Amino acid sequence: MKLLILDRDGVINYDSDAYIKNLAEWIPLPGAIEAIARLSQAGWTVAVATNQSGVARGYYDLATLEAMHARLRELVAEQGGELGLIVHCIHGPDEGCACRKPKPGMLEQIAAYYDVALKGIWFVGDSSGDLKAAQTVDCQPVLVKTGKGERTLAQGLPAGTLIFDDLAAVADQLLHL
Ligand SMILES: O=P(O)(O)OC[C@@H](O)[C@H]1O[C@@H](OP(=O)(O)O)[C@@H](O)[C@@H](O)[C@@H]1O
Ligand SMILES: [Mg+2]
Ligand SMILES: [Zn+2]
Repeated sequence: MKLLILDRDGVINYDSDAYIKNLAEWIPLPGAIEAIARLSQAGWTVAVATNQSGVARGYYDLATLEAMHARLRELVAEQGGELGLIVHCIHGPDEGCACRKPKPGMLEQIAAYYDVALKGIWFVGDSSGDLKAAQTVDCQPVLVKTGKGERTLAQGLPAGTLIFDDLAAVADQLLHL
């Protein structure tokens, strides 16, 4: 199975240090929706693993988060694609959950859902927590320079991390364009 796992904020949509708190603030990055649709049409399953501590912090509620994800699915469908499983962690950093990146719990949830091994599966993120989560479960860490990617790059990366300008470039590579 061709499975690709994506972080959300800073990879699919613009991120903000003030969190993405409502549907109006959820704005796809250039080429990101098309990249997901292109991959989907080529037989890839594209899943999402996203930290959403803004819910625990009271910045937005689960219904708002789900509205963002409904919009994401709608936009991908409009481009002729289909988005796979979206897994989110709505906990705060001090709750000690198993799903908040850099813990790999969401990646493991996705692997269990699709009944696949994680080894070598590309996980595309913009933050060090994304790359650490990937490394922990032997996924291929992939950094994009959108969102917090340039900051993350400046901090140093796990060995073997692949680097791309954006999600469109990741799709081009996987589709050998
Ligand atoms: O990149 P993903 O995982 O899709 O989502 C990240 C968001 O949940 C937010 O995560 C926060 O980190 P803390 O959760 O406060 O440590 C901050 O980095 C925010 O800028 C960011 O919008
Ligand atoms: Mg991110
Ligand atoms: Zn969690």
